[in-house]
Amino acid sequence: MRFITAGESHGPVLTTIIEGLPAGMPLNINEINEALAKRQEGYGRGNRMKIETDKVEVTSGVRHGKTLGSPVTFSVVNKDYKNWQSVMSAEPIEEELSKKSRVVHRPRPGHADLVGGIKYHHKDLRNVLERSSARETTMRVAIGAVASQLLSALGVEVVAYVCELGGIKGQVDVSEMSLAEIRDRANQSPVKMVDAEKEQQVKDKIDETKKAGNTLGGVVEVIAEGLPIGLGSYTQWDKKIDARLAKAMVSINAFKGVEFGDGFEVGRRYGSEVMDEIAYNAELGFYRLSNHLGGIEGGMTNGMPVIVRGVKKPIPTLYRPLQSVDIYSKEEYQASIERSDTTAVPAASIIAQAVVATELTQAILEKFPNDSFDELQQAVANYREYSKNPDMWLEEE
Ligand SMILES: Cc1cc2nc3c(=O)[nH]c(=O)nc-3n(C[C@H](O)[C@H](O)[C@H](O)COP(=O)(O)O)c2cc1C
Ligand SMILES: C=C(O[C@@H]1CC(C(=O)O)=C[C@@H](OP(=O)(O)O)[C@H]1O)C(=O)O
Repeated sequence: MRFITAGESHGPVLTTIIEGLPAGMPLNINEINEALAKRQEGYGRGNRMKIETDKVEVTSGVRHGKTLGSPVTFSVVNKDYKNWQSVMSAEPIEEELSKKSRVVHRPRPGHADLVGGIKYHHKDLRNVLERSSARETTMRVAIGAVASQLLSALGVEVVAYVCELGGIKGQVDVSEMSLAEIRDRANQSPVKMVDAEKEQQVKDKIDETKKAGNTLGGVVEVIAEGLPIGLGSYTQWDKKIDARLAKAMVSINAFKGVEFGDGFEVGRRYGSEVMDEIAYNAELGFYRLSNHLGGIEGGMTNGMPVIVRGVKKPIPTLYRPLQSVDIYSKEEYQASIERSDTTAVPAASIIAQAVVATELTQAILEKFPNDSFDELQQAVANYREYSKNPDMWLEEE
């Protein structure tokens, strides 16, 4: 399965084409729209989210509620486009530049503005920010919602929540909770945290930060349970599932780092405290007595839950803008103020869940035959049986 996304933040529509989904897979459009709505929620976002009500229009690849095996196309309308039509329209750039007022010419530190302008030779930095905007992640969440439906039908569930926001850490041990409990708790929380006790403290911090014209980042965690053993491969560097998941996570705007399982902490421990010892019983097959390594060994899923965390830096656009340089006058200036979020960590948890679900789905579709959904389901079921049964695995030819 592969996909491409297109669309500017204030252009008419966002689009994606997803190719390589099995035929005959039921697709619930309401569930896709629910995921899009969740991405829009979250305490600390700016006014843009009050304008948009993201909903997909399906324009190919689905008939009578099921995939056809042909490319699936989604689009989402940017309602804000009507307010930006004249800015986004084709007035000659010279005219705009002479007025300057509607041209972005004071690049924001931490955003793509300056480097994008130099690299693509754009005279108006709006041409950069329109596509570097995290508005693009709408489509990644739509794709992730399709992936989640495929995974769910194969017995794989993926959830995400915010573990830390603005330096305030949730204290609840989620390893004691079921995925359904984690999902319900995060869904109810305005900051998508599992720890209800910390919620008010986080909201207060967001309010204070907003008042001070500043912004906040945080950490999100994604957990995937029920994965078949052996997704990804040790045989080549770019096939390793941890490498692929790390790339997917860091591809989310403003994500700066990734950890698996106990994460960077493993570098401070003895080997005996980090390796997950192996056990076997007929019901479970091979399993581990712990999950310090977050369900991945040798670039492959090992059957334990995959646990991946990503860190998101604070939003670059500050209402108390940082120093910048006007690209025309070369004078020191305050960076441009675009309408902006104070924090988008809650939204980022939904996006992280989506990109992880997408990457795991791609790995499943690479491993198992999947022209039709029935074929895929049968192949995964057979392999699950095989992988937990040493007699099937080790029997003589
Ligand atoms: C959901 C979400 C919302 C964001 N909202 C804003 C925003 O309102 N203002 C802003 O300057 N950056 C925002 N960002 C971050 C920028 O998109 C990001 O910092 C920028 O594209 C530069 O990329 P980099 O931080 O990965 O280097 C947001 C990111 C995400 C994931
Ligand atoms: C539009 C979204 O997020 C946007 C991401 C973003 C950025 O610079 O990344 C800047 C802001 O855009 P605007 O200036 O239009 O308010 C955010 O609102 C979205 O998440 O759907």
